[in-house]
Amino acid sequence: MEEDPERDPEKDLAAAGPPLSARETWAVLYRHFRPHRGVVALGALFTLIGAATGLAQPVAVEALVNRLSDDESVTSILVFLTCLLVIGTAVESVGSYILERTAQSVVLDSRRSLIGRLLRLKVTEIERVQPGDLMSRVTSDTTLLQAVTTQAVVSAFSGGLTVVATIVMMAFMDPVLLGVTLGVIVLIGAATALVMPKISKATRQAQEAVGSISTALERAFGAFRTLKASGAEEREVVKVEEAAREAWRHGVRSAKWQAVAWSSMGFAIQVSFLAVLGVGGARVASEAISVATLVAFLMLLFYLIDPVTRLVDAVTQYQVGSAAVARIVQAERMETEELAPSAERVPSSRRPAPGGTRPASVTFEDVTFRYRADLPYVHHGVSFTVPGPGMTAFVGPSGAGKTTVFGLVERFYEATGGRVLVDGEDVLAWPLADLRAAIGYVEQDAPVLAGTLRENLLFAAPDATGADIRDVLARARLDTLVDKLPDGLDTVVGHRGSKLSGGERQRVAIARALLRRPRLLLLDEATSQLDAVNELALRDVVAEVAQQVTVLVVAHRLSTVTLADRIVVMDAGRVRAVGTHDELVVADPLYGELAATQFLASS
Ligand SMILES: Nc1ncnc2c1ncn2[C@@H]1O[C@H](COP(=O)(O)OP(=O)(O)OP(=O)(O)O)[C@@H](O)[C@H]1O
Repeated sequence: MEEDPERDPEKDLAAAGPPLSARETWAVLYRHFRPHRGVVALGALFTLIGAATGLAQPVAVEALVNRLSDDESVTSILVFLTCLLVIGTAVESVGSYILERTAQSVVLDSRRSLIGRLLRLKVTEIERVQPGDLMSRVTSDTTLLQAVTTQAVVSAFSGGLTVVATIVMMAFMDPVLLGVTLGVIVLIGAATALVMPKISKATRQAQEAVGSISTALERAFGAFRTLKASGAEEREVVKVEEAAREAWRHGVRSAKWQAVAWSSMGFAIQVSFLAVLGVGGARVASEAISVATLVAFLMLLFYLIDPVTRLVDAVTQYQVGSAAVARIVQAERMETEELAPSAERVPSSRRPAPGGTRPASVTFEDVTFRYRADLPYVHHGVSFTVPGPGMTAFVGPSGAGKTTVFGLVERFYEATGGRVLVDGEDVLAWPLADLRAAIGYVEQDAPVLAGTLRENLLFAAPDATGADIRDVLARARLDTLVDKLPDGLDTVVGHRGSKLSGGERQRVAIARALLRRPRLLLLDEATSQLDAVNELALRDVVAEVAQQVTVLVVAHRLSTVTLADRIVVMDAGRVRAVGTHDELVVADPLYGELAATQFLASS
């Protein structure tokens, strides 16, 4: 859990950890395959039975032709052939269905495990990567696992088995010709093996480019109105297209190397055909072997084409799969948070808040903090104590470190030095789920999620009752708005709540935080101006809540600070002064200036 201060968080995901060794890649692929090995074996068996019925058909046809020429009845053979055909097709399609279904299950398993980890990532981890690229690992890279963990295993197994059986038969016929055959195949096979890593590399680069497409699109959709207002459509289209072209380039390169691998193995068989013909001819001439042996040997060589093709297919699939595995493992290696399982199982709104319903206290003891080892300190020994209930406002110039206080209380980040205490206990000692269950957090830009108003309210307390919802709606002065809407609580609010006004979004965020029944409310006031009615409504809501709950507000408005029981003035990562508005206006010049300029300007 301890963060290594010397770690370089700038490193991007592609450089996270050493690249996978061939053994690790095997191990990961086997981990995905293992739970399904029984079903894959069944699928393989069905496929083999299907193929065997196919082989029986020529025998039946031969018998049919014989009977025809002898003027005998062919009805029974026709019925037998039809049955063979139907059974063969049915068994083969069931086998192929089982394998495809298992392939889908492999994708589902790897997606589930990735999704489970990604949504539990530490905030610091998500800040150093591109979410779009992470999304493409869940959606696109996982699909590349399907062939390698199912069809390729069957191909490798059945192909390998047939090759071994054919080679044994060849050894019995003529070891010299076998030596010639293997010599040619091994030579060309070794050359082919050299191109295999190129398939893996090109596939990985293609997948990285697919990640870049997602990243570029996510960036554009995340600020869609700004994109339009800035007239940046064309420029962004060019960027996304460039990523798409990059994916195409690498995809084509992978296809090229796959074609080389395939054709060179076909070439190897053809060359060994000629070599066997030459050497075999000489051996027939010297009477070392009979013509019949040479013909039979050439036929076996011909039969080798199919299993060798299957083996090459399995190896190329392995290269594609290993590229995907490398990217999936990178995402799996990112650090996640440990949420206590006991707390997770109990619905948050029904879970007794740790410490009951009494308001929480917050203490900072000489806290130092920097976001990354290569960045300057943001907190240089911050100390203050906030007993509950009541409202404490944090004020100070932009960048003073006010929002960072909230990040440390929520334990999105861990203090570099000193201690952050909630209820007298170090936040590092709190079970994380319990700590967060005790806190309601309203971010500065009041994020509202796509979906309905009801979904947004229930986001932090999924088991809240209708009465609970009505109560917080009234407290957040949202009840009249909801009554006006034709769909009421089921009104869809748009992407990031774009169909609501800024003030409504803030009140929805407050209502959501209150529904969680927090003992500590962290409210990062929006810097944007609100109209007088909205501002008063918000002020009253917060004042009411502060009667029972500890409320910490990063304040940008005079109306908020005048209401606060205590004001903490921060400047450049330090606490300058603590007091009430009236005290500080007289005692602290910075506060006096803020009150006269920033706050008054916003009031
Ligand atoms: N996630 C982050 N990674 C790196 N630096 C950050 C991060 N968040 C904030 N900072 C930096 O830390 C400093 C303090 O930021 P913070 O958000 O705490 O300031 P603030 O006092 O709340 O400012 P404002 O009133 O403008 O919201 C700023 O210089 C900011 O650039």
